[in-house]
Amino acid sequence: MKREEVDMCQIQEWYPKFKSSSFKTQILQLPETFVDYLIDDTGPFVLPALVVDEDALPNRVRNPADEDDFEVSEGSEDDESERFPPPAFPDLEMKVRESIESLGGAVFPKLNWSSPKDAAWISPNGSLRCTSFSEIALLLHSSDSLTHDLCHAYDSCSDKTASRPENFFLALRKWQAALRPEMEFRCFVRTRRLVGISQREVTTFYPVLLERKDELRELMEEFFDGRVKEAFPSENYAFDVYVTKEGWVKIIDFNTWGASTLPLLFSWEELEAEEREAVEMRVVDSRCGVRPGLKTAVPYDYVDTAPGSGWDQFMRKADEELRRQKGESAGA
Ligand SMILES: Nc1ncnc2c1ncn2[C@@H]1O[C@H](COP(=O)(O)OP(=O)(O)OP(=O)(O)O)[C@@H](O)[C@H]1O
Repeated sequence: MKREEVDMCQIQEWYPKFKSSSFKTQILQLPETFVDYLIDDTGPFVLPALVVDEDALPNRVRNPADEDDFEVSEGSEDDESERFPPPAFPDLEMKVRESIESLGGAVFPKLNWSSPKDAAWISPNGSLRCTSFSEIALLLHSSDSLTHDLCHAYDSCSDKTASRPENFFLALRKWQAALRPEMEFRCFVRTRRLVGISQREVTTFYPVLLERKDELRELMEEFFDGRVKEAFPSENYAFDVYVTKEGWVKIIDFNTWGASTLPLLFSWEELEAEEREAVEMRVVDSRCGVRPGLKTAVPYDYVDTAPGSGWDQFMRKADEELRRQKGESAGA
């Protein structure tokens, strides 16, 4: 895969083109100091100090040194915060607050490619719904999924020259309270042709999908032909969509072909197989057909057992070790 193909899947790249067919989003460039804060895992975790005055005009910034809240009393539990004073990002904090407000008060945060989905458990509401800068900082800082964006985005590129993009962005997406998981799909595009569509949430059987399969496939094919095919610059990629009650198709995300993208109810071999006549749509078609754990952000290594996968390599090593131990005890 070329770096260019990975870059095209960054939200700050695709969103401006697909704005009218996606969830309303504001994109903020992150200062490098905040990127360093996200990457840094030395010392205890500290939330950023909030410096934007709650009650003041939007551009009033509080000086932490003037505030009682920031005073450190001697010999108290604040010893830690004396050694690790909370960082402050006043400009970013202010922009985040303004964006949240303009998006209706609640947002879904993500970086260039990924959301902190593995960290949802840490937030008070158990989801990625954020209403403040602190909640966003907590989720971003706690997420392992984001390590991919921050340090490994180009690992599968044949022309990798850097481990990270030049700039990182924070995308704040208007929170969608009523998304129905059965109406999310992943569409696979090979040489600019839509070759497969899979139910996104593969841990559940939804009878409605069996009933509406043909109608939904047609909706997504039409959307791809009219809206995506010519507009998205890659040849091979996957994109996730949501079908609304009214039958509108909304883009959630673009993903690379292969690498860290899950093929869900397909395998990459199947998707890469010879030319298909029609777009194949797969849904879980019975209670017995559900796939375990894919939605719970289990690393792909846990579910991919194909030859050469991490699991396969682990099993080989375990097997070798068992044989070695047996050999040793037989020889003893
Ligand atoms: N604006 C939103 N409001 C509420 N939920 C959302 C919103 N955007 C996305 N989601 C939910 O979060 C899930 C993950 O979103 P998204 O694909 O943007 O993140 P990601 O980290 O790139 O995930 P993946 O790697 O699995 O594609 C979506 O499938 C959807 O269920």
